[in-house]
Amino acid sequence: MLISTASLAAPFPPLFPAIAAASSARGSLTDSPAIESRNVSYSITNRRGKFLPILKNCSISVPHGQLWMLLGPNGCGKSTLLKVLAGLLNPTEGKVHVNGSCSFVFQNPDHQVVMPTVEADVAFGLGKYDLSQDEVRSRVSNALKSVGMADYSQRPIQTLSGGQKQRVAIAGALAESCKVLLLDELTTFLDEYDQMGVVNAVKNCVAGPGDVAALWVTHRLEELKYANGAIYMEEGRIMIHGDASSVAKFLKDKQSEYIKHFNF
Ligand SMILES: Nc1ncnc2c1ncn2[C@@H]1O[C@H](COP(=O)(O)OP(=O)(O)OP(=O)(O)O)[C@@H](O)[C@H]1O
Repeated sequence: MLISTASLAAPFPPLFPAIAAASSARGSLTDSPAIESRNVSYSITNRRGKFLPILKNCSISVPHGQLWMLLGPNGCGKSTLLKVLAGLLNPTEGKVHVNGSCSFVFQNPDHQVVMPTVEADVAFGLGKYDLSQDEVRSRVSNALKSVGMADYSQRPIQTLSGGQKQRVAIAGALAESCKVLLLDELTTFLDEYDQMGVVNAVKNCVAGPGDVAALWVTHRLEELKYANGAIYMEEGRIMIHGDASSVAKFLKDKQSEYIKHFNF
Protein backbone atom coordinates (compact mmCIF):
# COMPACT_ATOMS: atom_id res chain seq x y z
CA MET A 1 0.00 0.00 0.00
CA LEU A 2 1.29 3.46 -0.84
CA ILE A 3 0.86 6.84 0.70
CA SER A 4 -0.23 9.23 -2.00
CA THR A 5 -0.50 12.97 -1.68
CA ALA A 6 -1.55 15.72 -4.06
CA SER A 7 0.27 18.98 -4.83
CA LEU A 8 1.03 20.86 -1.65
CA ALA A 9 1.50 24.46 -2.67
CA ALA A 10 1.74 26.78 -5.64
CA PRO A 11 5.04 26.59 -7.61
CA PHE A 12 7.83 29.08 -6.94
CA PRO A 13 10.01 31.03 -9.40
CA PRO A 14 13.09 28.90 -10.36
CA LEU A 15 15.37 28.12 -7.43
CA PHE A 16 18.10 26.55 -9.56
CA PRO A 17 17.70 28.22 -13.00
CA ALA A 18 20.25 25.95 -14.75
CA ILE A 19 18.35 22.83 -13.66
CA ALA A 20 15.01 24.36 -14.66
CA ALA A 21 16.41 25.22 -18.11
CA ALA A 22 17.82 21.69 -18.60
CA SER A 23 14.49 20.20 -17.55
CA SER A 24 12.38 22.30 -19.89
CA ALA A 25 14.88 21.67 -22.72
CA ARG A 26 14.12 17.93 -22.57
CA GLY A 27 10.44 18.65 -22.92
CA SER A 28 9.04 18.33 -19.40
CA LEU A 29 5.35 18.82 -18.64
CA THR A 30 5.88 22.22 -17.09
CA ASP A 31 8.75 24.60 -16.41
CA SER A 32 8.39 24.21 -12.66
CA PRO A 33 10.31 21.39 -10.98
CA ALA A 34 8.58 18.18 -9.94
CA ILE A 35 9.78 18.49 -6.34
CA GLU A 36 10.88 21.66 -4.61
CA SER A 37 11.56 22.82 -1.08
CA ARG A 38 12.48 26.37 -0.11
CA ASN A 39 14.28 27.08 3.16
CA VAL A 40 12.56 24.17 4.87
CA SER A 41 13.27 23.66 8.56
CA TYR A 42 11.73 21.01 10.76
CA SER A 43 12.12 20.87 14.53
CA ILE A 44 10.58 18.90 17.33
CA THR A 45 10.41 19.38 21.08
CA ASN A 46 11.27 16.13 22.83
CA ARG A 47 9.58 14.69 25.94
CA ARG A 48 11.99 16.59 28.20
CA GLY A 49 10.98 19.84 26.54
CA LYS A 50 14.27 20.15 24.63
CA PHE A 51 14.09 21.84 21.20
CA LEU A 52 15.65 19.62 18.50
CA PRO A 53 16.25 21.07 15.02
CA ILE A 54 16.23 18.18 12.52
CA LEU A 55 16.12 19.98 9.14
CA LYS A 56 17.84 23.35 8.76
CA ASN A 57 17.01 25.67 5.89
CA CYS A 58 16.81 22.92 3.22
CA SER A 59 16.28 24.06 -0.37
CA ILE A 60 16.14 21.46 -3.12
CA SER A 61 14.77 21.15 -6.64
CA VAL A 62 14.22 17.96 -8.68
CA PRO A 63 13.11 18.24 -12.34
CA HIS A 64 10.45 16.11 -14.02
CA GLY A 65 11.64 12.96 -15.76
CA GLN A 66 14.76 12.57 -13.60
CA LEU A 67 16.07 10.27 -10.89
CA TRP A 68 17.83 12.00 -7.99
CA MET A 69 19.58 10.40 -5.02
CA LEU A 70 19.42 11.78 -1.47
CA LEU A 71 22.57 10.84 0.44
CA GLY A 72 24.11 11.45 3.84
CA PRO A 73 25.26 9.80 7.08
CA ASN A 74 22.83 8.09 9.47
CA GLY A 75 20.61 10.56 11.29
CA CYS A 76 21.35 13.54 8.99
CA GLY A 77 17.63 13.99 8.19
CA LYS A 78 17.08 12.23 4.83
CA SER A 79 13.91 10.35 5.83
CA THR A 80 12.55 13.41 7.62
CA LEU A 81 13.06 15.52 4.48
CA LEU A 82 11.31 12.86 2.39
CA LYS A 83 8.35 12.83 4.82
CA VAL A 84 8.12 16.63 4.68
CA LEU A 85 8.13 16.48 0.86
CA ALA A 86 5.42 13.78 0.97
CA GLY A 87 3.27 15.97 3.23
CA LEU A 88 3.48 13.42 6.06
CA LEU A 89 5.18 16.05 8.27
CA ASN A 90 4.58 19.80 8.20
CA PRO A 91 7.71 21.95 7.96
CA THR A 92 8.28 24.26 10.93
CA GLU A 93 9.47 26.91 8.44
CA GLY A 94 9.73 27.17 4.66
CA LYS A 95 7.66 25.84 1.79
CA VAL A 96 7.30 22.64 -0.19
CA HIS A 97 5.89 22.18 -3.66
CA VAL A 98 5.28 18.80 -5.29
CA ASN A 99 4.01 19.10 -8.85
CA GLY A 100 1.46 16.30 -9.34
CA SER A 101 0.40 13.32 -7.29
CA CYS A 102 3.13 11.82 -5.17
CA SER A 103 3.73 8.33 -3.76
CA PHE A 104 6.01 7.33 -0.91
CA VAL A 105 7.55 3.85 -1.10
CA PHE A 106 9.02 2.52 2.14
CA GLN A 107 12.10 0.45 2.85
CA ASN A 108 10.25 -2.66 4.01
CA PRO A 109 8.28 -4.09 1.08
CA ASP A 110 6.06 -6.13 3.43
CA HIS A 111 4.60 -2.85 4.71
CA GLN A 112 3.19 -1.89 1.33
CA VAL A 113 2.00 -4.93 -0.58
CA VAL A 114 -1.29 -6.05 0.91
CA MET A 115 -3.29 -8.05 -1.62
CA PRO A 116 -2.97 -11.79 -2.39
CA THR A 117 -1.71 -11.47 -5.98
CA VAL A 118 0.49 -9.05 -7.89
CA GLU A 119 -2.35 -7.95 -10.19
CA ALA A 120 -4.74 -7.35 -7.26
CA ASP A 121 -2.13 -5.36 -5.38
CA VAL A 122 -1.33 -3.04 -8.30
CA ALA A 123 -5.08 -2.55 -8.89
CA PHE A 124 -5.77 -1.93 -5.17
CA GLY A 125 -5.23 1.86 -5.24
CA LEU A 126 -7.42 2.23 -8.34
CA GLY A 127 -10.51 1.24 -6.36
CA LYS A 128 -11.03 4.85 -5.30
CA TYR A 129 -11.42 6.05 -8.91
CA ASP A 130 -14.43 5.50 -11.12
CA LEU A 131 -12.68 3.38 -13.75
CA SER A 132 -14.01 0.69 -16.09
CA GLN A 133 -12.65 -2.88 -15.76
CA ASP A 134 -10.82 -2.43 -19.07
CA GLU A 135 -9.17 0.78 -17.88
CA VAL A 136 -8.05 -0.90 -14.62
CA ARG A 137 -6.66 -3.89 -16.57
CA SER A 138 -4.83 -1.65 -19.00
CA ARG A 139 -3.31 0.54 -16.24
CA VAL A 140 -2.20 -2.51 -14.23
CA SER A 141 -0.69 -4.16 -17.30
CA ASN A 142 1.21 -0.99 -18.37
CA ALA A 143 2.47 -0.37 -14.83
CA LEU A 144 3.72 -3.95 -14.49
CA LYS A 145 5.47 -3.66 -17.87
CA SER A 146 7.23 -0.48 -16.71
CA VAL A 147 8.75 -2.24 -13.71
CA GLY A 148 9.62 -5.43 -15.64
CA MET A 149 6.97 -7.56 -13.87
CA ALA A 150 4.53 -8.21 -16.74
CA ASP A 151 4.91 -11.98 -16.39
CA TYR A 152 4.13 -11.96 -12.69
CA SER A 153 0.55 -10.65 -12.65
CA GLN A 154 -1.02 -13.84 -11.24
CA ARG A 155 1.77 -14.62 -8.80
CA PRO A 156 0.91 -14.82 -5.09
CA ILE A 157 2.59 -11.87 -3.36
CA GLN A 158 4.22 -14.08 -0.71
CA THR A 159 6.24 -15.89 -3.39
CA LEU A 160 8.04 -12.68 -4.48
CA SER A 161 11.51 -11.54 -3.42
CA GLY A 162 11.95 -8.25 -1.53
CA GLY A 163 12.99 -6.40 -4.70
CA GLN A 164 10.05 -7.80 -6.66
CA LYS A 165 7.68 -6.57 -3.92
CA GLN A 166 9.29 -3.12 -4.16
CA ARG A 167 8.66 -3.17 -7.92
CA VAL A 168 5.01 -4.13 -7.34
CA ALA A 169 4.69 -1.20 -4.91
CA ILE A 170 6.17 1.14 -7.55
CA ALA A 171 3.79 -0.31 -10.18
CA GLY A 172 0.89 0.54 -7.84
CA ALA A 173 2.04 4.16 -7.81
CA LEU A 174 2.42 4.23 -11.61
CA ALA A 175 -1.05 2.71 -12.12
CA GLU A 176 -2.42 5.70 -10.21
CA SER A 177 -0.55 8.03 -12.62
CA CYS A 178 1.75 9.21 -9.91
CA LYS A 179 4.14 11.96 -11.06
CA VAL A 180 6.56 11.90 -8.14
CA LEU A 181 8.09 8.86 -6.44
CA LEU A 182 9.67 9.33 -3.01
CA LEU A 183 11.71 6.19 -2.30
CA ASP A 184 13.16 5.51 1.15
CA GLU A 185 16.19 3.18 1.16
CA LEU A 186 14.53 0.61 -1.11
CA THR A 187 17.62 -1.45 -1.79
CA THR A 188 19.20 -1.56 1.69
CA PHE A 189 18.25 -5.19 2.38
CA LEU A 190 18.33 -6.48 -1.20
CA ASP A 191 20.95 -8.66 -2.87
CA GLU A 192 22.67 -7.37 -5.99
CA TYR A 193 20.22 -9.03 -8.40
CA ASP A 194 17.14 -7.63 -6.66
CA GLN A 195 18.86 -4.24 -6.29
CA MET A 196 19.40 -4.01 -10.06
CA GLY A 197 15.76 -5.02 -10.66
CA VAL A 198 14.58 -2.09 -8.55
CA VAL A 199 17.13 0.35 -10.02
CA ASN A 200 16.06 -0.60 -13.56
CA ALA A 201 12.37 -0.32 -12.64
CA VAL A 202 12.84 3.21 -11.31
CA LYS A 203 15.05 4.24 -14.26
CA ASN A 204 12.38 2.92 -16.63
CA CYS A 205 9.67 4.93 -14.83
CA VAL A 206 11.56 8.22 -15.08
CA ALA A 207 12.47 7.58 -18.73
CA GLY A 208 8.85 6.72 -19.63
CA PRO A 209 6.14 8.95 -21.12
CA GLY A 210 4.73 9.95 -17.70
CA ASP A 211 7.72 12.27 -16.99
CA VAL A 212 7.85 10.82 -13.47
CA ALA A 213 10.45 12.27 -11.07
CA ALA A 214 12.04 10.08 -8.39
CA LEU A 215 13.91 11.11 -5.25
CA TRP A 216 15.66 8.10 -3.75
CA VAL A 217 17.25 7.92 -0.32
CA THR A 218 20.16 5.51 -0.41
CA HIS A 219 23.31 4.51 1.43
CA ARG A 220 24.56 2.58 -1.59
CA LEU A 221 26.82 5.18 -3.13
CA GLU A 222 27.41 3.08 -6.24
CA GLU A 223 23.77 3.83 -7.12
CA LEU A 224 24.81 7.44 -7.81
CA LYS A 225 25.91 6.38 -11.29
CA TYR A 226 22.28 5.68 -12.23
CA ALA A 227 21.10 9.12 -11.10
CA ASN A 228 20.71 12.39 -12.99
CA GLY A 229 21.33 14.41 -9.87
CA ALA A 230 22.05 14.10 -6.17
CA ILE A 231 21.70 15.89 -2.87
CA TYR A 232 24.09 15.29 0.02
CA MET A 233 23.08 16.22 3.58
CA GLU A 234 24.90 16.48 6.91
CA GLU A 235 23.33 17.33 10.27
CA GLY A 236 20.05 18.51 8.78
CA ARG A 237 21.63 20.77 6.15
CA ILE A 238 22.02 20.42 2.38
CA MET A 239 25.78 20.37 1.73
CA ILE A 240 25.66 19.99 -2.05
CA HIS A 241 22.90 19.75 -4.65
CA GLY A 242 23.62 19.18 -8.35
CA ASP A 243 24.36 16.76 -11.15
CA ALA A 244 25.40 13.28 -10.02
CA SER A 245 29.01 13.51 -11.25
CA SER A 246 29.66 16.81 -9.37
CA VAL A 247 28.23 15.32 -6.19
CA ALA A 248 30.31 12.14 -6.67
CA LYS A 249 33.45 14.30 -7.08
CA PHE A 250 32.55 16.36 -4.00
CA LEU A 251 32.14 13.16 -1.95
CA LYS A 252 35.41 11.64 -3.21
CA ASP A 253 37.35 14.86 -2.51
CA LYS A 254 35.78 15.12 0.91
CA GLN A 255 37.28 11.79 2.08
CA SER A 256 34.95 11.84 5.08
CA GLU A 257 34.23 8.92 7.40
CA TYR A 258 30.92 8.54 5.52
CA ILE A 259 32.72 7.89 2.24
CA LYS A 260 35.35 5.59 3.82
CA HIS A 261 32.63 3.64 5.59
CA PHE A 262 30.80 2.96 2.33
CA ASN A 263 34.01 2.27 0.36
CA PHE A 264 33.00 4.59 -2.50
N1 LIG B 1 10.10 11.98 16.25
C1 LIG B 1 11.39 12.14 16.55
N2 LIG B 1 11.79 12.31 17.83
C2 LIG B 1 13.09 12.49 18.13
N3 LIG B 1 14.08 12.53 17.22
C3 LIG B 1 13.74 12.35 15.94
C4 LIG B 1 12.39 12.15 15.52
N4 LIG B 1 12.36 12.01 14.18
C5 LIG B 1 13.65 12.11 13.77
N5 LIG B 1 14.46 12.31 14.84
C6 LIG B 1 15.92 12.46 14.80
O1 LIG B 1 16.21 13.31 13.69
C7 LIG B 1 17.42 12.90 13.07
C8 LIG B 1 17.17 12.65 11.60
O2 LIG B 1 16.41 11.43 11.45
P1 LIG B 1 16.15 10.77 10.01
O3 LIG B 1 15.46 9.48 10.24
O4 LIG B 1 15.49 11.77 9.16
O5 LIG B 1 17.63 10.55 9.52
P2 LIG B 1 18.17 9.70 8.28
O6 LIG B 1 19.23 10.54 7.62
O7 LIG B 1 17.05 9.23 7.45
O8 LIG B 1 18.86 8.48 9.03
P3 LIG B 1 19.17 6.97 8.54
O9 LIG B 1 20.13 7.07 7.41
O10 LIG B 1 19.79 6.36 9.75
O11 LIG B 1 17.86 6.33 8.18
C9 LIG B 1 17.92 11.68 13.83
O12 LIG B 1 18.87 12.10 14.79
C10 LIG B 1 16.67 11.16 14.51
O13 LIG B 1 16.97 10.49 15.70
